[in-house]
Amino acid sequence: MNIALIAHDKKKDDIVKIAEAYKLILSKHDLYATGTTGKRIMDETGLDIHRFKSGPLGGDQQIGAYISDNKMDLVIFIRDPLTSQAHEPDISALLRLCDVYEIPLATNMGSAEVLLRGLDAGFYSWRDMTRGTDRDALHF
Ligand SMILES: O=C(CO)COP(=O)(O)O
Repeated sequence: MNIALIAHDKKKDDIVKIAEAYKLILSKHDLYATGTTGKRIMDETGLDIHRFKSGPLGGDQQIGAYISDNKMDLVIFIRDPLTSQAHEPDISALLRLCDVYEIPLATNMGSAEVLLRGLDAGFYSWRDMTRGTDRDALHF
C-alpha cells in the first residue's frame, strides 16, 4: 500500500511517536510524506520515505495529485486544529480529495491507530481492486 504521512508543526512529535510505535507495520509499505514531516520520521525512526515538498511549498498538493491519480491508499494527516495555516486551501483540497476517492484518512492520533491496525489486519485488501482505476469505476 502507498501511505502518506503528514503532520502540522505542533503535531510532528505525535506523528513520530505513531511512526515509531507502528514501525513494523509501516515498514511493509511504501511511505510518502511532506518534506519536514518526512525528514523528522526518517531521522528518528530510520523508515524509508519518499519526501515531497514541504506542505506550505506545495507538498499537500503533490500528495493530492497522487490521490487524484488514485495511487494513494491511506493518508495519515495529524492536523493542528488550533493554529491557522497559511496554506489552508491546500489542506482543504487534500482532505476533500480523500473523500472524492474514498481514501481512508486519519486526522488525529486515535484514528491513525485504528487505521494502521486495520491495515495490518488486512481490512484494506479492497484497495487492490480499486487502486489506479478511474474514479467513475470506484462504485460497484
Ligand atoms: O504543512 C504541512 C501539511 O499541511 C506539513 O508540511 P511539512 O511536513 O513540510 O511541515
